[in-house]
Amino acid sequence: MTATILDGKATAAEIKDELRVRVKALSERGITPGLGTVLVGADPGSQAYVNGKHRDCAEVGIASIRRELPADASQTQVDEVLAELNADPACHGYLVQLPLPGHLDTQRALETIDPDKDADGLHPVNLGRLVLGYDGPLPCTPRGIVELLRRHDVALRGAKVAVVGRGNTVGRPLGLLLTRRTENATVTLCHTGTLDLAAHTRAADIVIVAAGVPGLLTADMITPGATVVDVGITRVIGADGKGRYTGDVDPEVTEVAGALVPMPGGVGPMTRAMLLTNVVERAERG
Ligand SMILES: Nc1nc2c(c(=O)[nH]1)N[C@@H](CN(C=O)c1ccc(C(=O)N[C@@H](CCC(=O)O)C(=O)O)cc1)CN2
Repeated sequence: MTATILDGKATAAEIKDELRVRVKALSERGITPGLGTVLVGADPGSQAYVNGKHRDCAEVGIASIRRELPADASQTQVDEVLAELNADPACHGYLVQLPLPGHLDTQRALETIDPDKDADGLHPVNLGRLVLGYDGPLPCTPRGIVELLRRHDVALRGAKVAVVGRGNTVGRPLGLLLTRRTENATVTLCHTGTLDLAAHTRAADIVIVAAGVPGLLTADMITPGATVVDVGITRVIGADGKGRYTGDVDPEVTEVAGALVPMPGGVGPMTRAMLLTNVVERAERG
């Protein structure tokens, strides 16, 4: 068996087409959605991700609001930029690009974001809303995974899902999303303390790996025909001495899985599309 590839890049492009229509409808009401980004320092990876987000904005007609601070910026300078974006009516949602330089307090920065302008959906208030089943911006990666599976007719209702990784950005909120009444999956949340990980992944119809451990999920750890989602993205140095990104799923899984969300080209583009969706939804709410 060779797994069907669930193409996140193509699906994200479809979503961007749909967003373009919604942004046009907003512009007819005199509203231009705006996404803000706060980048502290000059890390080339972070710069590239922020540039990508603003390219995405330009593609769908969302206005870009860029704030950049030097690597030695103080917490007060960061607070001032966040306060300015919280107060700016042209900014419907924004994010602080992570990681922040080590001398800054990430938790304080994230908690300073107005929860209703939290484009990443990672503010504690919004994670709390997710726990309680209230409306609010959803975390982009978990939302992107659920949306990708839905658009590719992968049934969640009644499915046994093993999520590997309990991080606050993916694993933990994903477990909450998948167990909502609208999804109704049965989730086993696995982590570094899980005994016999393979027993859990083998019992699952869908395995979602967000552990940040290259090649963690091997072919013998899944049931034939299972759907596998690779969320891992770890920078490694290859035998040629060049850096590259690798996922959490061993390439041989393709021979056993029924469907695979690959890395690259799977969850990453969907995460970016969900960021835009959170901003457009916020602008639509007024
Ligand atoms: N405030 C945030 N900071 C960070 C986030 C985030 O969601 N919010 N995530 C990462 C970086 N990131 C976005 O910021 C990001 C990482 C990877 C991708 C992506 O599309 N990856 C490609 C593969 C790698 C590549 O080609 O560069 C893929 O999966 O196809 C998008 C966004 C940390 N910081």
